[in-house]
Amino acid sequence: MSTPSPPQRQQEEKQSVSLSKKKNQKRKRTKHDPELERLDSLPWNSSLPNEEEEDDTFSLFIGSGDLDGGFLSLEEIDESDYGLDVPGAKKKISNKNSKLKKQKLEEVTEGSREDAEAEPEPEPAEGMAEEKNVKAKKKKKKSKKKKAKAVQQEDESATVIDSKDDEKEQMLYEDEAAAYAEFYAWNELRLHPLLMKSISRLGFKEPTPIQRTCIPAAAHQGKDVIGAAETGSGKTLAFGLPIFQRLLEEREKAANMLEEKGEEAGKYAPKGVLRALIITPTRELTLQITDHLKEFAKDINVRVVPIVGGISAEKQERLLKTRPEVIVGTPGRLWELMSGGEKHLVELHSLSFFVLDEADRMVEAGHFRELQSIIEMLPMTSGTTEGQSQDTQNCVTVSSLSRKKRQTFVFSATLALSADFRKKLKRGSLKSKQSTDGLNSIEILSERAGMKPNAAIVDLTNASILAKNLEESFIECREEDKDAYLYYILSIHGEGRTIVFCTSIAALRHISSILRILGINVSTLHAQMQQRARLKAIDHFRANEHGILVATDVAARGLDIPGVRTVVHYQLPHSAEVYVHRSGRTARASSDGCSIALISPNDSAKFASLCKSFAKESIKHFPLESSYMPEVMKRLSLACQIDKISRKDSQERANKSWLERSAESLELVVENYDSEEERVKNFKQKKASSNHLKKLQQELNGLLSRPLRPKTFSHRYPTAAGVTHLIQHQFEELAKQNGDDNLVLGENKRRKMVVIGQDCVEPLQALRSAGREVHMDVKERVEKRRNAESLRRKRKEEKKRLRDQRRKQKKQSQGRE
Ligand SMILES: Nc1ncnc2c1ncn2[C@@H]1O[C@H](COP(=O)(O)OP(=O)(O)OP(=O)(O)O)[C@@H](O)[C@H]1O
Repeated sequence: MSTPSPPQRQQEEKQSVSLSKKKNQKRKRTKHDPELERLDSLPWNSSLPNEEEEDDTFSLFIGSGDLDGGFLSLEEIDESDYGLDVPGAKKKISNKNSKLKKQKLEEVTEGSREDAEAEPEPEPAEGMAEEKNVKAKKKKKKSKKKKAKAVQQEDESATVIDSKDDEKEQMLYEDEAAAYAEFYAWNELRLHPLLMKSISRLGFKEPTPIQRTCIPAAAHQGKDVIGAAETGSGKTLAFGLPIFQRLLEEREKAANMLEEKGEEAGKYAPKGVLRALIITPTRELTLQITDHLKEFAKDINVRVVPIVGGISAEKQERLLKTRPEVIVGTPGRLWELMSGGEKHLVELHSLSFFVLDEADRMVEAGHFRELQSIIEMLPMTSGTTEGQSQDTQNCVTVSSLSRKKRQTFVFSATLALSADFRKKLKRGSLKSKQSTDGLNSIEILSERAGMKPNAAIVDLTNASILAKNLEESFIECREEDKDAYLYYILSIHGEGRTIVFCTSIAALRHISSILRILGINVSTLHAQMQQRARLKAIDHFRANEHGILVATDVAARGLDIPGVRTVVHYQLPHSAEVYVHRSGRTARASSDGCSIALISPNDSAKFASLCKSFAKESIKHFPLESSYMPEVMKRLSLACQIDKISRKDSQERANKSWLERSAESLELVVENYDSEEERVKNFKQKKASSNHLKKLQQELNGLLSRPLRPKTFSHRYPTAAGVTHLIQHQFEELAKQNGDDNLVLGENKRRKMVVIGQDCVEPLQALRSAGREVHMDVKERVEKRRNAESLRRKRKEEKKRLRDQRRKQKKQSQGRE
């Protein structure tokens, strides 16, 4: 073995130190810089010089042929380039490093040992000079030995420290590896490491079935996709991840090509161009999808922006000025801006993704025309693109043949509800009959949007379309008793978040007013509300663990709020699709939930046919404890009376103020022509009404100050067992109202302490433990209803006949007289 010379050794030592320094730096960077420095330096370049037309013409890089089939496999991506903690790779690096270190250490120690061994033995001394020489030599030898010893000690301690470091590192990597192993299920989807990083940050252990099926087709085969899967099954990421994957891959290829050419990364980089346009039917859904995608975009430096009505024009302008790559929007506002020539939105030649979420809703009246207009603005995807233009930023001419096709994604939970479309989904063919109604219009729109015939069709809905973990149930009651049953559900089973759906805004106002009088704090959401109020209502609902949202069908689709345990259909929706989407606000992702439909005799046939559309033969009766109903009815009757009086008062006040306001604007004086007597009468009436209102309120407050209890229940045994959240809240309110003194037991006050023994189980639990299945025979129900109607008609006719007969007889007798 050759002995390294001292300078060589120093160099090696330096190398070893710099190696460990680098390692530390890298560790620091990984820890402190999640945005990944290197990625920041990568160019985002959509128009780079074409290899063939290098000099003057440029091809549009995005979606250009250069990147065609440019789906990088994971092998091509070096995770260490991103500073990513991909355990397998790190482990290798770490092993390599420790081996290298070990080898170096061995060399150094061996070298110093050899050095010491190679030292010549001192010759015998001759005279003083010789003695001096010997001394000097001895000194030299001693200091050499000392040095060697010090080096050896240093080396030894370095070895100890490094081996400790290695152990720690090893343990760290093993932990990381274990953590990553949790996300192993994503490996087959070959997603970009940066996307994997977001996935692990969000803790999504495995892809959902729709993601597992759609991502390979969309991201790796570049196919268009039509996707149908149950509500809450993760459809947003099923189209979102392929978009990000392609953007990242293209970015990477662009950087590599530039590197090969030795070009400056930012040389041809234009400002961002629009790459993906995602259209959804409601503002709330738009904002939610934006937030969801932004969570992923955080790590990859892609801008996602919402375009919805209700956002101020200035803010919208500001958002568009950032030239986002991904835009999520509602058709109305999008079209308004596009038809107004908004620059970023009309430069659609670079669009690589066109997505219709909740597609079946989008083709309904109200959206169809705007959507059609937007689609007409899209450039053709097949054939030549001659005459089409050119990137405004860098005068880039689109090379006619090299353009990569735009991908179209169409998603919904209820695409498969139409028998016609279901057949097509099953057949896997989309050849349409060219009609313009119903689901065929989705096909027409998709075709016009450039959907290719070889689109991947993914239908993961089961026969019932509804989410697997959803328990459905119903309560049969009279129309006028719906409020009472709703109050019963919310007060007896008021656990977890609940959404109450109505079809009309009038019904929504009625319910929310009654519930508020009954001391239940509800949020409301309907289409006539201002956007800010709508968002506030959702925030309020989201913030309260046991929140109640009363909403119209504007909240039926897409709203993703965790912890919604119950959906109540106060009124049945107009279609089976809406029923699915409403019910789908609960039992999302892997959680469960229940739906309760309040069914009046008038709803019965409709409900039966709904069940038929979901291939349901039986459905559970929601279990009710009838002993609570007398008290529920009493409270409700008081609340209804209070509501009636308050409405009348506020109506009068509104009318009066309107009259006064109008008179004031016309500079008129409103004279009161009422006589003194009338005025006194009015005054007395008002006073009586206000006294009555006060009395009702007092009575209701008295009832509300104690928890709801069954009629037969003894109130002799105070206990805290079974206290629901609502009761707890009532207690707290009561305590606040009466002050601490009330809690001190006194003869009077003890009567105010009430017995609580009601079920505090949430509706799903109650349903599972006691729900009775009822066979839903549609024919039988329709027949029943028909019979009842014909009986009523016959009775009416009989009555009319008798009346006519009597009238005739009367006339005859008058004539005779
Ligand atoms: N792989 C996953 N693992 C766990 N949770 C996920 C996964 N993918 C998505 N989610 C979560 O599941 C929830 C529902 O996702 P998403 O809103 O995309 O459902 P959806 O199918 O679009 O529902 P809807 O049809 O009602 O609009 C979201 O909160 C989302 O964060």
